[in-house]
Amino acid sequence: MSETGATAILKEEVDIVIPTIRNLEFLEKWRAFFEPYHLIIVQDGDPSKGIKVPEGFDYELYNRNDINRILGSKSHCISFKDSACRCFGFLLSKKKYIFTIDDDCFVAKDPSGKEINALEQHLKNLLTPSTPFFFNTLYDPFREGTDFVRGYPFSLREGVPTAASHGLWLNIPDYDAPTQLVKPLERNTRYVDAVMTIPKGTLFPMCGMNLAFNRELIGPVMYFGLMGDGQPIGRYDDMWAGWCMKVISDHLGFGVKTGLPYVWHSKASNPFVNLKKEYKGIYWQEELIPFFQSVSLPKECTTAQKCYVELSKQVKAKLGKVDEYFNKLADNMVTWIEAWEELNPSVAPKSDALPNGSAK
Ligand SMILES: O=c1ccn([C@@H]2O[C@H](COP(=O)(O)OP(=O)(O)O[C@H]3O[C@@H](CO)[C@H](O)[C@H]3O)[C@@H](O)[C@H]2O)c(=O)[nH]1
Ligand SMILES: [Mn+2]
Repeated sequence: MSETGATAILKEEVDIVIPTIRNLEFLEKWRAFFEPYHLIIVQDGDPSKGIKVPEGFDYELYNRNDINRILGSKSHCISFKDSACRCFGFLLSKKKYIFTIDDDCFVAKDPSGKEINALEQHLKNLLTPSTPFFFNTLYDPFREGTDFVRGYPFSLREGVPTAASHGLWLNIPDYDAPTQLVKPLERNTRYVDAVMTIPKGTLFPMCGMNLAFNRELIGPVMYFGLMGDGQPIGRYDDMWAGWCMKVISDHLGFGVKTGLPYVWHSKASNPFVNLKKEYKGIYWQEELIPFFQSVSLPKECTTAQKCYVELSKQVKAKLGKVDEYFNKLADNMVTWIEAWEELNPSVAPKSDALPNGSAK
């Protein structure tokens, strides 16, 4: 129980992964909710720049030198100068659940003025089943004060395991650059008290700034791709991961939820810089979406790793002609799985507790 009385559910089973190229002062605002949990901080950009972690947090901090040291010849699969670097924290974690949050996301308040414990809501979403096969019009039937509605098949009411919980943002919405340019002053003030399962066979634009997932179910597919420095595209890290994750979750019979919790997203990144990063993604995605909609995985693909390697083959075969980049991305998807299996052998020995702050 933290000072404010917030209960820290599953605190031994959760890692909070934070990518940062700025600073970690935002943690002060989250102290009541995050202090009992372990943080994995992925410092992007210049590794010689010191990053100060506020006192009292239990954390590991990794910079580019650590990524190169730990992954060696595989380190090229982790992006540099893009929030995609966060997936290095997913790779290193040994916990069942991951919550990843950006350093410009703060505690939001619900309409009653109560501070929202985003991590607690994500864990509730992940601990309760999803309903991808039949839409419940009263939203998530497993939440307090609601249920399955009349006409909902009883044979489907058990639901399926929830692989991911996609939270939303008040204040600065996650708009693409063209929308940001057209609507520079638009702020999201609409708090919608709903959690819903994204139906099977439906893709969605996954934003990485307020996201949680079950690492044991789909950790191996949460690769945020090749973005940022040296790459022709940026700000499509979470989108790529979300499309891969959704088609594989559909195949494996897992669910994905979106809606609560909200965070308060405080910084609007520069739309002109964003346009430069995104523009290839904006037209490539008109080919990527039909590709993901047509993905079919063989029944032999019974694990996230097998699905992901099979998907990388289909990326190479079908998207390589869109641009050479996708051949490189497909190869790095395989490198990521090799790194995953190297760092997460099937029976991972319990690692001894590390002194606070040291990289492994
Ligand atoms: O080169 C970089 C840039 C940023 N980071 C860290 O990543 C997150 C997100 O950065 P930022 O808040 O500037 O990005 P947004 O435009 O608000 O959001 C984008 O980031 C992704 C969502 O997380 C998605 O692509 C867009 O929604 C912060 O923690 C930065 O410190 C970085 O590590 N390296
Ligand atoms: Mn941001």
